Amino acid sequence: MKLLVTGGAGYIGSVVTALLLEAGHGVTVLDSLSTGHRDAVPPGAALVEGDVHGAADVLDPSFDAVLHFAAKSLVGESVQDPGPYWANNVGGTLALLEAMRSHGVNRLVFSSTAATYGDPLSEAPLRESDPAVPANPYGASKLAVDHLLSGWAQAHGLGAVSLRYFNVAGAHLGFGERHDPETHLVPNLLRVAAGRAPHASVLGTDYPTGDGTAVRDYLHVADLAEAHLRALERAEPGSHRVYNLGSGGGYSVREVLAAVRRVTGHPVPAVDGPRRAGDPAVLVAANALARRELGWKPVRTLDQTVADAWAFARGREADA
Ligand SMILES: NC(=O)c1ccc[n+]([C@@H]2O[C@H](COP(=O)([O-])OP(=O)(O)OC[C@H]3O[C@@H](n4cnc5c(N)ncnc54)[C@H](O)[C@@H]3O)[C@@H](O)[C@H]2O)c1
Ligand SMILES: O=c1ccn([C@@H]2O[C@H](COP(=O)(O)OP(=O)(O)O[C@H]3O[C@H](CO)[C@H](O)[C@H](O)[C@H]3O)[C@@H](O)[C@H]2O)c(=O)[nH]1
Repeated sequence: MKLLVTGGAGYIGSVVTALLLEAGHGVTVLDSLSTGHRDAVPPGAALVEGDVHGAADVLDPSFDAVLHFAAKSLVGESVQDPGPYWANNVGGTLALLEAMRSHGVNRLVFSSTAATYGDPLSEAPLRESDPAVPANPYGASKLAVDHLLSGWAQAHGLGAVSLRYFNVAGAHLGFGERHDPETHLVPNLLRVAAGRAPHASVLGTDYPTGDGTAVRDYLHVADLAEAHLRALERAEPGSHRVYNLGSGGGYSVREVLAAVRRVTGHPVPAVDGPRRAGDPAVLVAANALARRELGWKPVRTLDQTVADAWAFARGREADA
């Protein structure tokens, strides 16, 4: 297939692009490089440096489908300054959909998020049919796009799949996480193991969980990436499907810390701190729908996820 990947210079987009190329697809990346990196675009993909608002100039009728990763995705920043989240995530997607429509490109895979669910009332694994009540503008902007896609599929025959990622971590095919600032738990713990920070922070120790720290569903980026190939096949004109992508299991911050200590052999000193605003206690995916309808199965363990992120981080240190 001939594919457009928006956000292909970012963390997840670069891994998925590498996998798409490996599977024999042709990929053009459209990325503003606002949080991505030119050298994160896998060799073999063409890079167009630009904003998704300009997608009409990049697409043409020879494209078979679009994978849309480009977005602003920092929860805290979205609370402080919501405007760019609506402009970029919703406005940018609307411009992309208009461009696809005008060029007759009618298949889309979209990066949605567990943040669409907000702060769940129960600790049970979240199903796609559960109430979606976002707790911040980032999650609200992604939920708005999910609704936009449903209407667009019905009105204009788009075949769309929203993939609701839970906590993505790890590295694959030489591509991994390089955010600045980095807010995510696994790379932050690895910075300590690499000697680049004196200690880690445990953000909240009074959650109603087994050890008092927040529980998340960590999914290896390779497992996540694989689901995109299946979603591309599943995108049927006139329909919009939504799938959770998570491992189906939860780990507390302290359990992730233990995994990082195990994998790196570093003591990773950690300091207990207050909760981070807007963080739910527990977010774990029910992934039965993706298993059933996409034929997808996550197979990598938390330790493997941490080990692959660690190998990637060490490789970057060696290159620096
Ligand atoms: N990392 C996670 O755990 C996670 C979880 C749930 C959902 N997601 C979603 O997955 C997607 C990718 O996340 P990531 O962690 O790889 O983020 P990232 O910041 O590493 O990548 C996003 C990429 O999009 C580009 N971009 C942003 N706005 C753009 C625009 N208007 N036009 C063109 N390019 C633009 C950036 O330069 C960057 O390369 C995002 O949509 C995010 O909301 C990520
Ligand atoms: O240095 C850190 C960083 C994080 N945490 C904690 O670790 C957990 C995971 O935090 P991350 O920042 O790694 O991930 P989030 O769960 O906040 O966010 C992820 O999942 C969200 C869905 O809820 C969004 O999709 C978002 O884009 C994605 O990164 C949270 O309890 C957080 O408070 C720490 O204790 N110390």
